[in-house]
Amino acid sequence: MVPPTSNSIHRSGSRPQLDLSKAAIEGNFEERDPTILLPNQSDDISHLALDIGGSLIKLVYFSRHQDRPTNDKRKKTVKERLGISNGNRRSYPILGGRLHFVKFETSKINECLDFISSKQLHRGGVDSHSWHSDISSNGNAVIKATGGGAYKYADLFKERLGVSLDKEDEMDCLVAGANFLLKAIRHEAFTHMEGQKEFVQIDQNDLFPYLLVNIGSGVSMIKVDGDGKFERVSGTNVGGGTYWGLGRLLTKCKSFDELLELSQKGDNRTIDMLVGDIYGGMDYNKIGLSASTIASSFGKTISEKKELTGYRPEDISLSLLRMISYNIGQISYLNALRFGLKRIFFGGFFIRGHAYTMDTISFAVQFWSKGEAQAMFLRHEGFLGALGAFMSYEKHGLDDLMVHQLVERFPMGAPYTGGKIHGPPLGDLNEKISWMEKFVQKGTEITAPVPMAPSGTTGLGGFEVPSSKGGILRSDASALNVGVLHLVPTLEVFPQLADPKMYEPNTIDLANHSELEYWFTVLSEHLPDLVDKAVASEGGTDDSKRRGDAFARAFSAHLARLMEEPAAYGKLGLANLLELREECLREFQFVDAYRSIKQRENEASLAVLSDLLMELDSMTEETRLLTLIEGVLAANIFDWGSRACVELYHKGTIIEIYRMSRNKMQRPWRVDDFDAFKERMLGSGDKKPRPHKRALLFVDNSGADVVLVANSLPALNDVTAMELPDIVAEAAKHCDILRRAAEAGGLLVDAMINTSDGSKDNSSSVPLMVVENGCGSPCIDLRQVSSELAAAAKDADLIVLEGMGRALHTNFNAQFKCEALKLAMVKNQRLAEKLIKGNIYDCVCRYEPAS
Ligand SMILES: CC(C)(COP(=O)(O)O)[C@@H](O)C(=O)NCCC(=O)O
Ligand SMILES: [Mn+2]
Repeated sequence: MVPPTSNSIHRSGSRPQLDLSKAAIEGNFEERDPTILLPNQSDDISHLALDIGGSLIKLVYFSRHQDRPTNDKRKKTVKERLGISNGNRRSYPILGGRLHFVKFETSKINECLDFISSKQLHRGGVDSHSWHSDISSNGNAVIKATGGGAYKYADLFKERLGVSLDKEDEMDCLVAGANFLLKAIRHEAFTHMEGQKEFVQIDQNDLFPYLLVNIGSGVSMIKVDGDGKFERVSGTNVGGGTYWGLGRLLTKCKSFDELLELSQKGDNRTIDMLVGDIYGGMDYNKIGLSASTIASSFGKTISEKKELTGYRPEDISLSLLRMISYNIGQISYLNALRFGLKRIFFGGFFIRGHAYTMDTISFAVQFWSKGEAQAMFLRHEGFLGALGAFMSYEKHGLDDLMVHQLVERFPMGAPYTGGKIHGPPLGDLNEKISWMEKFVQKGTEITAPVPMAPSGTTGLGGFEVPSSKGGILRSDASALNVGVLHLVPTLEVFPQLADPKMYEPNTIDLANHSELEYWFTVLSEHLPDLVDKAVASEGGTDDSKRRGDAFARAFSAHLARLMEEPAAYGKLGLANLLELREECLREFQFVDAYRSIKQRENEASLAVLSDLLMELDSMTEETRLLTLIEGVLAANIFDWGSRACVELYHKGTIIEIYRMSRNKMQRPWRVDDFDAFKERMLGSGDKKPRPHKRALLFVDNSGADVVLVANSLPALNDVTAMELPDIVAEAAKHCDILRRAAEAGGLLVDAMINTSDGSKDNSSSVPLMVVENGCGSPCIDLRQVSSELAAAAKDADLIVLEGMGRALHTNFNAQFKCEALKLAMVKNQRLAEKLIKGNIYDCVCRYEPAS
């Protein structure tokens, strides 16, 4: 038998996925640790598509998870109870996996071929579940490819890898790639005005029609009406090639990036004729032109007697960039107007996340449309073609993936590499750690992030002098990182959200720089303590110390990157930072940093449970309800994520701290809807309330908190769904009501319970179940929860959110279709002031009837 490996949810990229089918024990069965053969286990089954352009090769490849068989009895019982059998679930052609985006310089095509070969990406088609690369008639594997290089390098691929390239039309691929991204990825599109990036949530059902403007050497303008439905309606021969060609002649630059970099130090007023030059420094108000508007690109040079050498190459580059971007923006707008299109998405190698380019295009669209049309850009813009080629494989089943089934993760290297591969792929954790050690030291000097978009770069009218801080481009010439897309077909939208489209999990938006700075400091200062706990949880071995160190470097690098460019990984809220921290821990294989702390706290709490239950039994209904809520709030003090709390723990045992916290409880709490909740639960006067049908309790920390919906993966000292059945079984020894409920819910299937009456009659009991929520973070984004929780939630009429992470950092403003109770103690002074105008350790008991 193979020991089951925790949960089946595939949210984390760091957990090994095992195919246990046909597993067999090799050698002696009596051995303590016999060797287990997993004949069907393959590391990653990969599928690959390419876009081979003139300067970059873009790769999109997919690695699939095998679904692991589960013999978890709890899960089976819960599934039966909730009616989730395979019958009412969609059958997924894919089982979940990861979509990776990487790029190489075309001039270094050999590195790309080595990468494909070492990862065996070209052999993806030989397994029995093949849905991607076919075997051609001559026996060669076939890989989908687009871009000119698919023709140019076809022989090289055949020679080096023995694969044939199946060429896909570039325009088809661009559109398919754009459609996939816009439908499947939240915050894929953003606007960029005057240095400010803002993500736009596109409604899947209201995407078409739109104008796709692809700026390569030339420019194509494509009206997109649906999947596979598009028409090239216009274009212009003045594009990226024009900028690069003219720029090279005029400045002697050796590369496109060098020319672009030069523009960042330029001042176009020395070259362009501005409205102010004509009107003696004044605006031309009557037709709405500010003095800084360009009246004529390069116009100033006609009236001056200077030769080319008399102008700074920096200024020439900027004028040229402005001229071409502005022209493209204007023609795009005219075409949008022609077909009544409101949205224009820009992509192609010319843009590469360059702030001034995007600002200029946006200004043109905004100016000419008087704000009616919007220019938008795409985070994955460089990968449209490769993604489209990938989408052209039949039967992969990715076409109808939904936003909530994709989770984007930014692995360790993301802060430095931005999707670009440096050197050979990393084979194992050890190489990863060495890379981290080496790269962080070198990386800061080689590819330290340079801010691309200091706010207000372009100023009013979009044509002021850029005031760039950074004179150099990032090494990958892109301010945006693309992560690894985790495909988790089992994730669903929480069905009790009143309006999923309006739902925003984060209460604190870190786009605000002072917020970001504050939380950056909190998380950085907490790091040494977290590393200590993580290392101790793995026995304090040398290996764990090395991993701990690499984790700290990786997480600090992410924080530093996000400080410079808060939008680098998409829209950033506090919940994303807290989750990133847990993901980083998992990446360095810290399975559960607070394991022993949780155990200790659970034991201490269970030891006093009998007394507490007796006390509760002796109370009136009303006092009991109040005591229960007080208990939940007071117990929220068990929080190893809060600096203030961790300091408290030096001063006493957890039970002492809990008692102190209980004794200090004084109503009214800072937010206190208890009376309304009491009336709902107990009624008033003779009016008996309608009993709830199902309550979902989103439990938080280990210790004395009550239980039900719990994390799938560990995060800080939060209890997980795996741990709960044992805790419930232990608690059930002290309480018949709990025991009967747990039995009815199938929770005690394996547990040895000392029952007082031995009765098996639980027909009258309300079942108590444990479901996992699908996350591994102290916060919860209810747009992406486990299918198990989604099924349980359909019949729920009360949800109780416990703790700061789930009830304050996220979901404080969330509206539900059913009743909601949000309970937390605020263990951070700044948050208390901001959110409830109170103080640290104040409590929140917010009751909201169904909306
Ligand atoms: C990580 C947490 C959200 C966990 O709180 P919980 O949900 O357990 O109540 C919280 O500890 C937190 O916001 N900590 C950082 C703030 C601080 O140290 O003050
Ligand atoms: Mn917690």
